Amino acid sequence: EKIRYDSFKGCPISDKEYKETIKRNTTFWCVNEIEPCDPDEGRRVDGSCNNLKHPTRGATHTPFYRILPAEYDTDDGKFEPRKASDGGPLPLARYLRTSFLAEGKVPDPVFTQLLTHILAFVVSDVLSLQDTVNYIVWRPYCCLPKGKTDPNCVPNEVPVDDPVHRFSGIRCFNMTRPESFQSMGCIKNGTVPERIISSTPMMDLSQMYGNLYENLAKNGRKFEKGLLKYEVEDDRIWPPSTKTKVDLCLLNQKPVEKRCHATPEDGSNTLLGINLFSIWFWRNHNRMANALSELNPAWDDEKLFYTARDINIATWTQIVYYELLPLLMGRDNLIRDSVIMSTPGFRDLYNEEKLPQIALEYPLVTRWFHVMQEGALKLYDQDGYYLRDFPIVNLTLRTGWLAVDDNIDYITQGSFRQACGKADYIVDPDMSEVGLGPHQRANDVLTSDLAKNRYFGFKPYVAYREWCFGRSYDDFDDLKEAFDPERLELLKERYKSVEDIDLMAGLWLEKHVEGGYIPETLYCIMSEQLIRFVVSDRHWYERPNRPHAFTADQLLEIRKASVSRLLCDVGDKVSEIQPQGFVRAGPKNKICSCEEIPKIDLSAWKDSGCKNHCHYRNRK
Ligand code: HEM
Repeated sequence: EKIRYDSFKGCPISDKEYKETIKRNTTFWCVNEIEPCDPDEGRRVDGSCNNLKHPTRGATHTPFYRILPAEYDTDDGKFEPRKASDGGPLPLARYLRTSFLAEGKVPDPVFTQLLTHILAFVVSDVLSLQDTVNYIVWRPYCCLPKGKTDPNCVPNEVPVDDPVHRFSGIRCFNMTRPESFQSMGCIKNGTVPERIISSTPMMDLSQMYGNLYENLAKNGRKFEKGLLKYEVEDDRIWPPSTKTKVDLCLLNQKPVEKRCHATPEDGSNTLLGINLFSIWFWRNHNRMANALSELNPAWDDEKLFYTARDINIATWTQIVYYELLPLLMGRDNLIRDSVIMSTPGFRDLYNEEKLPQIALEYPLVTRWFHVMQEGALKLYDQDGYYLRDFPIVNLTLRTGWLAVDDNIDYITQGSFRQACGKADYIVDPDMSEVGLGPHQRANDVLTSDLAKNRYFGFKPYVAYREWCFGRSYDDFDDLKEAFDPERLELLKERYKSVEDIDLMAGLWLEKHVEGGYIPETLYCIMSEQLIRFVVSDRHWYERPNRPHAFTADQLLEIRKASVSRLLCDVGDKVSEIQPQGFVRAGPKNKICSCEEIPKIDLSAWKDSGCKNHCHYRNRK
């Protein structure tokens, strides 16, 4: 018998309350229906029962927490962006973006494009699409007269002397307010907006396995030998595809480009980086299910499926925590702050008092990586010869392009041969003037980043810096430690007081953390979340005493995971790659045969004791 919970409060509701949500048509967003928890069960697909005391925390629609309390302008009873300290409005978001970030293309000397691809996939594990779909599909009209009458419309004004649009006549970029428990009808208006999304707030590959059992059963599981459904086209393995006339791949150039993934979540069809990693981890699941089934012929579909998923999630988390983040944030910094360990054995930091939740600040600050996004996707052949460029912004919601003309082969080769954009004060013009390609006439992703910062009601940059570094910043001079003199000068020119500086603007101009490549306050807010993932997740892969925990030998195998190995195993036509796939090839990181890249040995999963009782405890 399922139990129904209020998704916001996390407590059970009565039949009467449930019926009211049906009447209001708000059940999907406002109610979680879950089976009672079983403490010995593995990680649930819907994220429920991760915390046994609060069964729906960790499930879809878990509310966010805030690192610092909200700060809005509530003068007229609404929750609008805070005012500047002199009582006037803050400078326009587009004006600040064009002032602080120049446009251009500077290749990063260190990192490859795989780095930005995987970062987009990392955040897609804990986010959902509706806030973007809202303004490109449901409310494309915010800059038109109709937009003035829709309170969800909050478009961005483009100044008349804008460096680009003084010539075009475009005076407005479309944007909508973030969806909230209030806008979905779960809680009353008139309270601080509480952001709502539909992914599980944990590192669990929910962007590919989905957030609901129904969707996984319909579009994911083959219910045979632990496999995910798949299709073979031109000798390549793909996730299943849509069979309907209308789908989310709005930019597929039909009839040539047909493929659109019908995976448990639609997110796999969005940004190119998310799409690629969804395909790779999809294939990786089946690669492991096949190997496990050979090793353990007695295992049933259920045991094979959930073991392959568990290894896939662990491989994923290992690559992010021990390969990607140390490069970006500094390995010693992360060890010092207990985000990672210096030894390969188990670790158990689980604390059931910490709920599996995302800090509202986390998805906002990680938008900073938009400055590292290179607009030109460079295609290479298998021998490393450069072929041509393609604008990456034209590939959002366009899975079909990957499946024609061997494009996926050339993109895969390019992903580890091409540099990403440099982490500097320069943004690729495709990101800052085009954004989602033909989905919109013109837009600036970074202007939206700053504007959304305000609609989430974040306190000023200095409040976060104070939280991170334990000292106060009362005037611009106090900020000398955080900014180079010319950046500080820019801030002084654009903001009247240090209290006015927006969090996002501070990140754009701030000095980078010692030993790493990202701004200091971004490091601080990201590590808060990264530790939260470890501490609040009962099923964290490094724990020795979680249900179905790895043995010590199995964990040592997981430690061998790397992005280069992933590409060797499941990338299209990858037979050579540099050992560190996120780092550009060079004398210390030479392209070599895949044979030389360490492999996970799945024989550690050979189960000698399993003859009849081979069941894995998880729901079907
Ligand atoms: C081709 C590359 C990319 C494009 C075209 C793109 C575009 C966008 C757009 C249009 C939004 C929605 C803005 C809004 O809320 O109004 C967004 C949000 C976001 N992007 Fe990107 N992006 C790209 C790459 C990346 C990368 C590499 C990262 C790395 C972390 C990233 C992280 C994020 C995050 C965290 C959000 C916030 C999503 C949310 O809170 O719902 N993006 N991006």
